[in-house]
Amino acid sequence: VKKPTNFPPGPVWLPIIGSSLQIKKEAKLIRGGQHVVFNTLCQKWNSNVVGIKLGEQLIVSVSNYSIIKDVLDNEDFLGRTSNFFSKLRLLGPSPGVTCAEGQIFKIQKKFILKNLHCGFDAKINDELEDLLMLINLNQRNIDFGKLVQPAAVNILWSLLSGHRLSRCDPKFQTLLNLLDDRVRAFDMAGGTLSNYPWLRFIAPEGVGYNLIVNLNAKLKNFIMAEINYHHQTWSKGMKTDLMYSFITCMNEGNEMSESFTDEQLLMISVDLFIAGAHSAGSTLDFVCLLMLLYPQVQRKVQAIVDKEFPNNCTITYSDQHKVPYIQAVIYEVIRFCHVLPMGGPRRALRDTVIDGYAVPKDTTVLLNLYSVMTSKEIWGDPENFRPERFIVDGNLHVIKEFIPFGIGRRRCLGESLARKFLFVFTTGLLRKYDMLPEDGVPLPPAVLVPGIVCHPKPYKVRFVPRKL
Ligand code: HEM
Repeated sequence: VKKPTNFPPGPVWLPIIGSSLQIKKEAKLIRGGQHVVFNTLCQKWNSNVVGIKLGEQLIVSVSNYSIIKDVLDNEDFLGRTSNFFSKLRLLGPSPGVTCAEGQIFKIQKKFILKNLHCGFDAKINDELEDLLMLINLNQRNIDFGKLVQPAAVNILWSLLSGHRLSRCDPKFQTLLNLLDDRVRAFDMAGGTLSNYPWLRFIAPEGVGYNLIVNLNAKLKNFIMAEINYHHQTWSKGMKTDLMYSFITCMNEGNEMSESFTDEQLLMISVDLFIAGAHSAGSTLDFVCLLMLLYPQVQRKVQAIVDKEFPNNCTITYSDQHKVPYIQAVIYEVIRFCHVLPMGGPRRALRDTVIDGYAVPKDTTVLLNLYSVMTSKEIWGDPENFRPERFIVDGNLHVIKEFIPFGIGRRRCLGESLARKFLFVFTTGLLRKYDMLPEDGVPLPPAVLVPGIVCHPKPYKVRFVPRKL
């Protein structure tokens, strides 16, 4: 199959399947996720930009900080991939924010950034208190990921709906199960449905199509019930949570309100859960694993917490400037175990160029952030977990290549929530407890298990109350 003129180098394309076989072969050989496969392809083709074809889709992956930055700064790449699979992600005609483009993207992102922050600190502290209470009841043999994921979901639910749900509430269990099952279903259907959408007619069960449609319908019903409740109880000017603020915009009737519909509110709610819950939860899961693997770092964090936050005072994110080492530990966890190693897929809005190579309109562009986080040129010893790399003269050192949340107009809109969540939970947990591995059970290495959002290999933690 002929490639477009001056398309980036990469494996040959076969009719219908494109480069799928070679990619599958590489993935099997190296047993890594997409990020490792694209790193290997870069080495094989001796190029930071590699082009492949999967089904009908042209895909270009970029693996170098300055080229990634050029792409992120370039308006040509502000689009999001639009294939069958990404449409299946939507629950109706509205794009939400993650898949929105153009004017609607600008309006919706601005709205969320302005209205999401209402009561952040209190909601994060409520969830931390809840978590500490649960740990107090059971301190042994804990699957930490399973304990913190619900905390992240509850913070998001609370920002959206104005109230948190109790972990015993069957409604909360339904929401958790729906989100988990949906992530698993999308993982399972993986690239298959986006590359070969016609497979849904032949094997709708086997490729996970029926499962996704079914889960989408349930999630829609769940969130719509809350939106309807907000409509019934709304009064003029109400802005106490994201749903009321949205309905206020909807009912105000200005030139922006066109893009404020129930379908759109439904979809931004789903976007926040999908983009936020697992990424923040899995990163905190890695914080815990790394504290077990590097007990000397854990002890240093605890010594700083004891000194700076004595007498059980509430810790908020505004205190972070007092403890640069703790910030450095969190940065280093994010660098060492970046749970979204391929960032968010982009779409070329027109025929354009990356590093001198031709990139046709509608090509999917994947940004290999993993290559940046593990670059020898940038970090010197990327293979070592070394928070000190982010400290210079006792202060937090900002490294420009550290871009875990992306940059530019499409950068992560949950960045400040994620930073606060990680800071408050890390300090709050380590103030009260020593984290220890279960006796006699070896810990796994801190490697990324691939998925829509990567997570650690299973491990168990034991919490031992500290004598303060
Ligand atoms: C440690 C946690 C997190 C990491 C590492 C992370 C990272 C990222 C990255 C790399 C992107 C893609 C940016 C791009 O396309 O250039 C992104 C987008 C996004 N993130 Fe996050 N994120 C985190 C937490 C969150 C949270 C808590 C939320 C929700 C409140 C969230 C909501 C979003 C949304 C909605 C987008 C799409 C933005 C757009 O298309 O303009 N993220 N995130």
